[in-house]
Amino acid sequence: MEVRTRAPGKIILSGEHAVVHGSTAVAAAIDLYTRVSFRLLPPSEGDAGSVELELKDTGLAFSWPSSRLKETFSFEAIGPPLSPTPRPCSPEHSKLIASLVEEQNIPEAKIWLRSGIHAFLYLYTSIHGFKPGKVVISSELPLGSGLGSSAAFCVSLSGALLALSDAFSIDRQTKGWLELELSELELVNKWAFEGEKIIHGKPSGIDNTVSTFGSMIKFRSGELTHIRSSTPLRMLITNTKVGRNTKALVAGVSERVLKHPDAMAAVFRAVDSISKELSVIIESPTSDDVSIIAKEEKLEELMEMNQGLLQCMGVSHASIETVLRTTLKYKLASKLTGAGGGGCVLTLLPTLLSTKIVDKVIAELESCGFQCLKAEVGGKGLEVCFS
Ligand SMILES: Nc1ncnc2c1ncn2[C@@H]1O[C@H](COP(=O)(O)OP(=O)(O)OP(=O)(O)O)[C@@H](O)[C@H]1O
Ligand SMILES: C[C@@](O)(CCO)CC(=O)[O-]
Ligand SMILES: [Mg+2]
Repeated sequence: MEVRTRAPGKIILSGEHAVVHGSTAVAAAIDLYTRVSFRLLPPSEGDAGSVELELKDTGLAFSWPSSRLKETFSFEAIGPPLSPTPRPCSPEHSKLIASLVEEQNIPEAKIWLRSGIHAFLYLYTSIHGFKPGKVVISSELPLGSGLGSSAAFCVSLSGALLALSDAFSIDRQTKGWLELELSELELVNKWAFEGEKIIHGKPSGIDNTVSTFGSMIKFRSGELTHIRSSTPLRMLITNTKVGRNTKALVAGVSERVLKHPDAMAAVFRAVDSISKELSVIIESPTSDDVSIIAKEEKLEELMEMNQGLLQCMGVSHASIETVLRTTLKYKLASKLTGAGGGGCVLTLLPTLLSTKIVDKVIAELESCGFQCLKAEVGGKGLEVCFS
């Protein structure tokens, strides 16, 4: 039996980084997905088989003989491999996984894949032990660009692994895409969070939560509230194509907190107020064009204020500033989304903005070498399909 899953990427409308330090943030799923297919392989005679991972986006494939995994994760070193409840990867376990990743000779230019492979091995061996199996992963998201590729990776992977485990009492004969029960989604989200810890270092959990549950959420200290926009929000996403790494950016903000605790606490408080106000405005009813324009103007102002505070945190970048300047020429407000340092920028496209202007902004941004994406905001979370 094979299971397929898909989990969405996300945009953060306000509150990235500050959310790691306890502030409120607002995020929404987007209709760009990471997809996983997974099947357990029958061991052949005289051979315990292997755990195989194919990463389609990079054209790379990896394989670990089950016997090698068994020998590496001795019970004495890390305890029993199968864990019914999500648990953090201990330093000993992490060291052993690092040695297995090291053996794979990842090309130097793709060394950033290491954390993803590490998270894969952790999730696989925790949920299925050394059982031979094959996992194939592909994504429509740009990787490492602020659209939550790491979370979509961990959610779609955890969902697929759990769907073929005893942890789910799901009817595997049902055809087509299924949405899971709340308790199953919660379990996937917990495992995905453990994976995110390996990739982000100190994640808030907002990215895996919005990828698991979908829609638009307000998130603070692990707690989510679903919110619904009274009017559709149109966002332009510009990928600066400047590579960056969320773990390093999150660590950089924490260093700034150590150096300037009072100033940074004030910045985080301001972000908290912005996110709370933003969520109220998003949900506020609109009756006509005048009220829609007023609502969008307030959202634009809050996005600009949040961007200013992200600059204070040291996570903007020259490429992001270029996008901000370019969109401002058309009186459009933008902010970075995700961890910053390059990656993606969000621009609110007001409801009454003409297609002609949108096309002009996109043309100008693309002439700078950036890539523009239009995505539906607030859609579905994790889905599962058996075949
Ligand atoms: N489809 C994929 N194939 C292989 N590795 C992936 C894939 N998606 C994510 N990853 C892993 O996640 C890492 C990128 O995660 P990172 O958190 O830095 O960026 P992001 O999640 O795209 O952005 P942000 O966290 O700001 O939203 C990659 O370096 C890789 O290890
Ligand atoms: C930068 C950050 O706030 C969001 C990354 O999408 C990190 C996190 O919350 O885990
Ligand atoms: Mg990430």
